[in-house]
Amino acid sequence: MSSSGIFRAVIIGPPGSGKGTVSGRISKSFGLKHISSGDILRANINAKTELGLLLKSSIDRGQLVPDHVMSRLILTDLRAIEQSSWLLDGFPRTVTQADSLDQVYSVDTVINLNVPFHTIKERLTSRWTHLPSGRVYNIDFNPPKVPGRDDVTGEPLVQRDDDTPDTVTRRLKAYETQTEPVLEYYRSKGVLETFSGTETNKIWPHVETFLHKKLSTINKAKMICTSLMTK
Ligand SMILES: Nc1nc2c(ncn2[C@@H]2O[C@H](COP(=O)(O)OP(=O)(O)O)[C@@H](O)[C@H]2O)c(=O)[nH]1
Ligand SMILES: Nc1ncnc2c1ncn2[C@@H]1O[C@H](COP(=O)(O)OP(=O)(O)O)[C@@H](O)[C@H]1O
Repeated sequence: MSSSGIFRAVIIGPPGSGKGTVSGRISKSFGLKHISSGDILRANINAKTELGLLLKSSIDRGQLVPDHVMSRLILTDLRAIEQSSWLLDGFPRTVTQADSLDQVYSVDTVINLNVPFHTIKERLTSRWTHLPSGRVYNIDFNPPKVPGRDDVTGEPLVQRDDDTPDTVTRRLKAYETQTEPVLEYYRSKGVLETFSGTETNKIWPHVETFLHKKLSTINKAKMICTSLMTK
């Protein structure tokens, strides 16, 4: 944990485990800046940037974007918010990405959402997304106030091209082979906190309590540092 009081967290879990949903609650309750790798990629696809056009077909097939592309994209964004506390969602997804992050920043906490695969499959086919903000809805769990429209802007919601049953199966496989080793990476550093369950509303209070404790420790450290420096 840094003496500057900056808090750096990662949220990790299989596709559909609720990372976006929980990240929204964390940034609202604790003010961490939310950086979502998937939102950044979809913004590029939507804006038809060179990168977006290049990556769309492999993302739609459920394949991971190459490590060097992803690391450069995220580390550039992090440099722009160096003085803020942040929460990374969807990155790192491989041990190579975790290593490239570790070379620049040390992560204080990794929140691991451990949700069974059979729970996830049902969720993703009924996920609706507001692309500009990354806000997510679900027909059963958190439907929008007006069907097909974002609650905040009233803009249209879309279903992601990679949320089809076949692609979800491929993404879960990619998670098992490429991302699960990242859990071990952070466990061995002593920063992994696992939250297990099948419902976000039951998992969330545990995440909230954990972060309250963690952040109050950081704030105390910051106060001690400040008072030492002013002596
Ligand atoms: N039924 C149900 N759906 C949920 C729950 N938590 C999140 N969702 C929905 O499941 C989908 C995947 O959640 P999301 O936060 O996007 O997961 P991510 O892929 O890990 O970022 C979205 O449509 C959410 O609205 C839950 O506890 N129950
Ligand atoms: N860190 C990453 N490394 C490689 N590919 C990524 C990364 N983050 C996102 N992607 C690509 O974007 C897709 C969507 O990611 P994301 O929005 O995080 O969705 P989910 O958590 O639902 O799988 C992934 O399936 C993958 O193709």
